[in-house]
Amino acid sequence: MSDDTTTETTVDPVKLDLSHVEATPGSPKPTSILTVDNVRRRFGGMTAVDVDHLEVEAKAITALIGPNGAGKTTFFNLLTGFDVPDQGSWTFEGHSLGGKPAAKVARAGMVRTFQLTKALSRLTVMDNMRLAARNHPGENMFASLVPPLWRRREVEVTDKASEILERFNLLAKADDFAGSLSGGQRKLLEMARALMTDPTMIMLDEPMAGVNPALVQSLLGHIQALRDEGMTVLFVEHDMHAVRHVSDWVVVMAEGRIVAEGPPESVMNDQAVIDAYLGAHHDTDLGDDSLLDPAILARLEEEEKKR
Ligand SMILES: Nc1ncnc2c1ncn2[C@@H]1O[C@H](COP(=O)(O)OP(=O)(O)OP(=O)(O)O)[C@@H](O)[C@H]1O
Repeated sequence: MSDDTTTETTVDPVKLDLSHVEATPGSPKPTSILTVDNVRRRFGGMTAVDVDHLEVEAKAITALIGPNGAGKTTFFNLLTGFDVPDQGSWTFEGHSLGGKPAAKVARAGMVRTFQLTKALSRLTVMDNMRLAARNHPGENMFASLVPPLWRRREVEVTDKASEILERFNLLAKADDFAGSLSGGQRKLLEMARALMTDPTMIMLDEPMAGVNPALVQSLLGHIQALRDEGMTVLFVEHDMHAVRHVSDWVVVMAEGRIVAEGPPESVMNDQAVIDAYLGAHHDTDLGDDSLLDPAILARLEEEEKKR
């Protein structure tokens, strides 16, 4: 047997050591790449996001968790320019991005993934990648008007897309419709699309949702590889196993506020976190890797009986 045989192995994650960072909501980070202040978003009479202060450590994997309706997606939308806050400011790499439109945020290097829409599902995998390159800082008006320049640019984009697709084991699917991909492959494509714009920070919206458990390990490996290459990762996730396995730091939201922060091992046992999930337990899939110990589960059952 040749020694270049590749086998799928489960590698224990190497975490960044953030144990010296204070585990309290809004705690200062040694190298904050994203700093958020006083961000509020109300819908009618309801405050969906109410974040006093948050710092996200550069070149680390930060998970944003919280029960359904905690405000995670709204917060993501605000930070990436897809929604506008009632108040608040934030800086990314020292530049103010508060209230800036999505394209500008992406050009600054903060890029979020998107679930494949119906329209994107009808395009091929390669066309999805090409489309994602549109926001690239290299895309300028002048080049797009001069045929030799745009032809050269097109070759560059295709080469880059092929390279990224290969990395995510999707190159063989380049000409397939994106809609024909499996749940896990779609998630890989979402990540691959985001990489077309060379982000400094990648924001993943539920990267494990709908992914076959067999592919979860591989997806986690890709997320870790991005961090290891120096990218900052912020992701929203409900899968507690994935959060525990891959994150260097966990931020917990409940009712729009940040209620806890810390390394995954300790934050999962934080009373504020357990209470936050208990408050909304009816929708929370806690799975085998539950946040809850038997005593809390018993309490939950009691609550359920009283309903
Ligand atoms: N466009 C909107 N109009 C009115 N209410 C909204 C809107 N978007 C979000 N909300 C409300 O804001 C609150 C926060 O929602 P959000 O989707 O941000 O929570 P979440 O933490 O991402 O939840 P989930 O984990 O279920 O996705 C919810 O009560 C939601 O109903």
